[in-house]
Amino acid sequence: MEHMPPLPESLRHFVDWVAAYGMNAPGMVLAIAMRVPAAGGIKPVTGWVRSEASMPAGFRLTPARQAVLDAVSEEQPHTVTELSERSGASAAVIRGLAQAGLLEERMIDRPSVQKRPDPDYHPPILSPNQAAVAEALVHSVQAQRFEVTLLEGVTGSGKTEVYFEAVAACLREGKQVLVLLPEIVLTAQWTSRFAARFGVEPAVWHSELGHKTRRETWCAVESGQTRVVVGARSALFLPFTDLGLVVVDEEHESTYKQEEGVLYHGRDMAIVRARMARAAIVLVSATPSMETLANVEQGRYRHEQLDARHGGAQLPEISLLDLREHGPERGLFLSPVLCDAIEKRLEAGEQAMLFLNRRGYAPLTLCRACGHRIQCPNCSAWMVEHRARRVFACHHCERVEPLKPVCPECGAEHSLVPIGPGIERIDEEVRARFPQAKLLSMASDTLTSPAAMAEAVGRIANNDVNLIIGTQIVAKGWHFPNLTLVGVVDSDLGLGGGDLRAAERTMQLLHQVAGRAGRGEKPGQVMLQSYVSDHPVMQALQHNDFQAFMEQEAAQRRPGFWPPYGRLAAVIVSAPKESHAEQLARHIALNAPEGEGIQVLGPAPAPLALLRGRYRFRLLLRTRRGIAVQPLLRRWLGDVKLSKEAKLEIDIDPVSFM
Ligand SMILES: Nc1ncnc2c1ncn2[C@@H]1O[C@H](COP(=O)(O)OP(=O)(O)OP(=O)(O)O)[C@@H](O)[C@H]1O
Ligand SMILES: [Zn+2]
Repeated sequence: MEHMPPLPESLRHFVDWVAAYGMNAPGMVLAIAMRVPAAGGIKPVTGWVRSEASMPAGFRLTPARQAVLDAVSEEQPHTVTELSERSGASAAVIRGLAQAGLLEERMIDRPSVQKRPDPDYHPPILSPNQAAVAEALVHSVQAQRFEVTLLEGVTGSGKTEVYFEAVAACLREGKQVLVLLPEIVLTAQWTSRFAARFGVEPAVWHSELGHKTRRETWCAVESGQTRVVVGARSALFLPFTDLGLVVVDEEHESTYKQEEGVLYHGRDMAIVRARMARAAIVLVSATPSMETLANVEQGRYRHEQLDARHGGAQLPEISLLDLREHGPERGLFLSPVLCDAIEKRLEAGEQAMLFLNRRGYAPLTLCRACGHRIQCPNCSAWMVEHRARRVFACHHCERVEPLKPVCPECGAEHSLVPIGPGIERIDEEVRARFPQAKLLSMASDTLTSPAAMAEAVGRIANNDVNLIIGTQIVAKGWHFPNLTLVGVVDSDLGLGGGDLRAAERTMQLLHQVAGRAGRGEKPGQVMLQSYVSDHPVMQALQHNDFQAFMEQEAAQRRPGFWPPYGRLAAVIVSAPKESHAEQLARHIALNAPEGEGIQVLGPAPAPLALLRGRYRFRLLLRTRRGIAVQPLLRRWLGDVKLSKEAKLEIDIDPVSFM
């Protein structure tokens, strides 16, 4: 049988906690932590050393046994095969010695996995503000206890550089570091920055890794050999034994929430993980979440701030382009004002970027003859035309259909027209308008691997491209010194649908994308195309007044006990038949918990009323902050009888309200 090491106790506690908090099945959470050892077995990485036990009474020291004891080391573990080669004894003899307690099993360090990062390899010269903040973080690490710090700093202020000092401090303490990033495609740029600072690459952890790498990394973390891991949220389930620091970069990102299978919020669970390990944790953002700001306000988190861009770079100038006044020509999406600005940048040898958070060519296809809209039969969503791939695709399930020559409803020819733009359509417009530009399109469905992303980033850094078109992937922490203009094609896109955090999220995303402009010596400019330029989000962006905006948001959420001033749990009921789902939801609502500070909203059809062939109804439990929702939910839903087809999902602290 293959040997499998027990999970470290701290990891087992963490698994239990994630299961209990999120009301997830414990087995499913455990499966995340066990996926690697269970799948591959890890026999090759354990070996044997001489134990401290003395010879048991009556144990006969045969020459073969003696040979093994001579061959075995007290420190460096050897596998059975190796020992057998060195001593000439059989595997049975070696096992006999192990059974007698004379050999002890140990993990074998794999020097190939990771050389140790050197905290003194190439430290930066910090500005006084950076140095003061770095020192505070270093103290927090040296205190060797649980403490949360929000590291807030404008885009390009050197937050990464500064938290690297906390990483260095943790390395000097001889402890392990975990850094979480919101998207795996960001790891390539991050690891090379890390290597420049610490002399070696860190270990990387995400779902795209090959099996062998996963296994080696898992073992190297468990044995303590690996000091620094950078990865996606699932890295929280690695078997760290001596964690001293956790960093959550871009802590406000909603991608930290896992929305399928085991539901958990990577940032929140990182805090739990750090608390269990008595480790310091740093949450990093230019636009912190309302949740984190509330914790700062209540004195639970420390707050450190970097208030200027590094090296004298200025924050970009942000202007609103009101499309009611400066609208594009019919059938186009870029205002002439924006086009002129792009032209100037290209002529000056600088780079410009267009941002539109929508994949594909057009989000809706309409028949001009009968008004039919091409819709997904499994979801309440339109099919999105992807012209390059020549398909309609549903962005909510896997369904793809070939493009249609005639309207599927009325049979009219040449009557289907695309409505609205996706980035492929902007790409087309830009090609026609700027035929001389060196274009690069970046979307999460075309750049899927960190390697592909690294290649694209390299082309931008080398100035092989001068006009970049991208979805939210381009908004992230990139540093392109020659990029001086950012144009947002549709700033209003995220405000529709109106969920709790629509305004907050739009603000964060647009601030982040704006922050890509003017990071080098040349000043940057940002143009936001909008039909609602007087909206508070647009005003806050234009005046760079994030704080006032968040205070306003807080004032709106506080009285109704909306998060973070109250708590939410969503209950989603679904079934293949609409009437079944609805009946069940109504039945559940009858027994809804009541009491001071407790309220249940719904049931109502979900905004995505049909998803993957299932009809969905939502209920929302809202409570005051001090009330634990899990016991309420357990009492409420514990004995609901579900038919085979019906499903009930619980989403604690929901991020998506779809
Ligand atoms: N003290 C320093 N010495 C040298 N270079 C620095 C220093 N501080 C920052 N930089 C450089 O300035 C650039 C911006 O820094 P960094 O990426 O750390 O900022 P950030 O605050 O994380 O930005 P964002 O929030 O936009 O991702 C990087 O190229 C970084 O190497
Ligand atoms: Zn679908």
